[in-house]
Amino acid sequence: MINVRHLSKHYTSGIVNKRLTRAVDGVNLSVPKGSVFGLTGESGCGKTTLAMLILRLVEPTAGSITIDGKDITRLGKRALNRLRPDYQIIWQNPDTSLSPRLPLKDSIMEPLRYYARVRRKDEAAILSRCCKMAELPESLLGRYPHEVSGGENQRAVITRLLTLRPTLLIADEPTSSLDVLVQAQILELLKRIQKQLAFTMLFISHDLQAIGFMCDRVAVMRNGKIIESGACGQVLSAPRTPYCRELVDNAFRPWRFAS
Ligand SMILES: Nc1ncnc2c1ncn2[C@@H]1O[C@H](COP(=O)(O)OP(=O)(O)OP(=O)(O)O)[C@@H](O)[C@H]1O
Repeated sequence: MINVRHLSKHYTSGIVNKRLTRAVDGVNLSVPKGSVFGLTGESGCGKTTLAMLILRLVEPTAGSITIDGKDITRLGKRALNRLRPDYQIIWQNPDTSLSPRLPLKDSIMEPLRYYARVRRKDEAAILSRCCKMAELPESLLGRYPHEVSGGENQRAVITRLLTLRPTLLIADEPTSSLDVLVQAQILELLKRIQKQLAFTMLFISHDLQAIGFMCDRVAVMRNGKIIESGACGQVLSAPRTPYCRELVDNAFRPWRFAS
């Protein structure tokens, strides 16, 4: 579904001493339709920039991105806007994804109304169905984000994207702001709805255990480049590069406590 070719994003910062950051540097990537593709690597390696490039939330310095056969780097604003509801993203922190001034229900319904995808009289049934899928109790819909837990806010974010029935979901560290128990519940939820609706998912995480649980394939980034990719089981059980071996060793090494 996604085909990324020679994609780069370079940032220049500083006024006197200009510094070039190659956030994404010549990346090639293919994500099959309906699969869950993991993207991992240490902080600052370029994962979020790659996600933002794929959704064209930032403009590339070079390269092309094709989604479902459309080169989205060449689309005009209007054509891109028509596709926006199909390509959704979940960010790390649900608190910043929801308006603090709106009850959950209004935040959830906003994109559906904006894109006018359904008739007004069908909205309540859609809301109810999506709440059920995301396991968000409807009794919370009148509350504001600060009146519910982080996990419930993330469920509201998931309910909102479900109303649009996306064909592509990018989940950028969707559980890293949540406590461990809630993390597991949200991962299980994402896995279940992905299976049910069969959308393509790009799952970004530092957590290799989460990657192992969620993904069919995985790519490891370092300094803006993909240094290893393949079937998730193969990369996590027999990484080829010394860098990936170290990442895997650290991720699965049991904690040792001082006696
Ligand atoms: N707008 C920007 N201007 C300048 N540099 C940027 C900008 N956005 C990101 N960068 C730099 O690009 C590099 C990649 O950043 P990015 O956020 O994509 O990394 P990441 O792998 O997602 O990190 P994390 O896991 O911590 O979220 C970093 O060195 C970052 O400082």
